[in-house]
Parts: sequence; structure tokens; C-alpha cells
Amino acid sequence: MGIQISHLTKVFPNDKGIFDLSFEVNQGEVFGYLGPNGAGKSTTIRHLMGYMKPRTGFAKINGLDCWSNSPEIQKVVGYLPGEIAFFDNMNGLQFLELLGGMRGMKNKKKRDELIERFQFNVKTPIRKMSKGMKQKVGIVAAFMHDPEILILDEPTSGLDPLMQSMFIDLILEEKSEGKTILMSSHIFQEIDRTCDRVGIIRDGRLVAIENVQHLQSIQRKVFDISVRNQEDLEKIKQSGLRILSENELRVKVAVQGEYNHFVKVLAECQINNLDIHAQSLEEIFMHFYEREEKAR
Ligand SMILES: Nc1ncnc2c1ncn2[C@@H]1O[C@H](COP(=O)(O)OP(=O)(O)OP(=O)(O)O)[C@@H](O)[C@H]1O
Repeated sequence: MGIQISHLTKVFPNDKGIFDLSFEVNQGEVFGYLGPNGAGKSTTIRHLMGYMKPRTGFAKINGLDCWSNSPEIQKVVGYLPGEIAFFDNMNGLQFLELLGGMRGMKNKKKRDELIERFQFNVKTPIRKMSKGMKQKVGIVAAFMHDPEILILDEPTSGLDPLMQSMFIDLILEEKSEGKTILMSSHIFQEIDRTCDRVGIIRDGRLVAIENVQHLQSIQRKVFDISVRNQEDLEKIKQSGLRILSENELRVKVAVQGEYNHFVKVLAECQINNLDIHAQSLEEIFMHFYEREEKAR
């Protein structure tokens, strides 16, 4: 169960597309789908929603083929498109009512909670809404029927930092309720905080699948330490820790994964100040994004 993509291939007339993609999102897992512009994220997602027929391979949700069961898939999955097609002459509430009616949704509690939480005026005509406001309507539309599976195409695009953080909290809540979520994103911080695994796509091909916890464990941290006296500086230098630089009573130490020895050494010193710079997941991921210029 969950999401299954197997040898999925779609080639557009310009030879772009997605090629032989295979990966699964397990039930209850949050999967981040990352890649530069034009990599093929939305194309993959459109196959999952049954809007596109694959040339070869298949996409399945809970065992159902997405193309041949598209009406069923579209009804049960919570979907947030990259670009939402609204009926401009409606207001937000009318749009949500229409969608709820199409899905046969009776319980409006979650919808109203989400409207409250994302703080927007549902009576505003959609044509007068900013991009961020429209995105909020899209988020409510995707989550309001409490779907087991959520497919979100760049969910926080257009949202301000406060709303982005509100969205991360929502994902974490849904995750704790066992929902299966696939979301594409460019924002490393939201992947870092929410996802179990990430798949990285480039030029239509999957180049890596990584466990986020593993990535966090190899994340390098640089500690910038100021000590009170020369003796303490010497203790740190002789400790076997990896020293990057030193300047009078300040020393920079790199630590990766193993913190116990570091903490023991520091406990023996008088520390004046301690700053931490963590290598971001973005830095870890960046090499997957880089194109092979040599081949061009
Ligand atoms: N209907 C189509 N006809 C022709 N080419 C298409 C079509 N849809 C997508 N493409 C091309 O396929 C490639 C993948 O596009 P896609 O929209 O899936 O990328 P993406 O990873 O979602 O990018 P972004 O981050 O910019 O949204 C791009 O080169 C795009 O131009």
C-alpha cells in the first residue's frame, strides 16, 4: 500500500520528460521529492493523480493504477497542484464548498479549523487574492477531507515564513496520524524537518534516494569555541578533535556524528563562548543538483 512508481516513463515531443522512474512511498511515510526546475517533479505528480498516461511503467496508489482508476484516485487523495486552476468568479468558501460537494464531504470541521489556522478571509473573491492567499485555499482544499494520502506540489510556494512554519507543523501532525505524504519542494528546511526520505530527480531521472536521518547523522557541525586561557586552548588542541583554525583564545572544531568525546573535552575547559554552524542539508544535497558540465 502507499505509493508505488515503477519504471514510469513519459517522453514529450521535445524529448523531455521522465525516464524509467521507480520508487515507493510506504504507508505512513513522508517523502520529499526534490529537484531543480524542469527536472520532472510535476510530471511525476500528474501521473500519480491520473492526469497523464505513462508511455511505459505505472504509478499506483494503494494498489490502484492511477491512470485506469483516475476518478477514484482524484476523489480520495489530497492533492495540491503546483498551479491551482480556480474559478475566478467564486470566493474562497464557494470554491471549497464546490470541491467538498464533488467529493461528497459531509464533515466540515477540519475545513473550518484549517481556515482558522491559516488566517484568511474566505469571502474574498479568488480573482482578488494574492498568490499566498490562493495557496492557502489550495492547502485547505487538499487537507479538508482528511485524506490518507497527500500529494503536494511545492506546497509552501508563495507563503510567508510564518505560514511556512505553520505548514510544517501541519505536516508533522498529519504524519503522526499515519498519513502517507509525497511532497515536492525546493525548500531544504521543510524537507529536513518533515521527511523520512528524499528522492532527488534531475533531467527526468532519479539520481538518489536518501534517508533524512542518515543525512543528518553525516551532517558536519563546526563549533567556534572561545576559552578562558591558553591552557584550555592547549587541551582542545591535544584532544584529537579536528581543529580547523585557531586565533588567540578562539578555536574552530569540526565534529561529525560523534559528540561524546567533544563534550568530554569541553567539560574540562572554561568556556567563554560557543557558536555552532551546521552544514545545511542544502550543502549536502547540492552535488546532486549540479549538472555534468563535461557532458555538454
Ligand atoms: N506538456 C508538456 N509538453 C512538453 N514538455 C513538457 C510538458 N510538461 C512538462 N514538459 C517538460 O518536461 C520537463 C519536466 O517538467 P516538470 O514540470 O515536470 O518539471 P518540475 O520538476 O516540476 O519543474 P519546476 O520545479 O520548474 O516546477 C521540463 O523540461 C518541461 O519543459
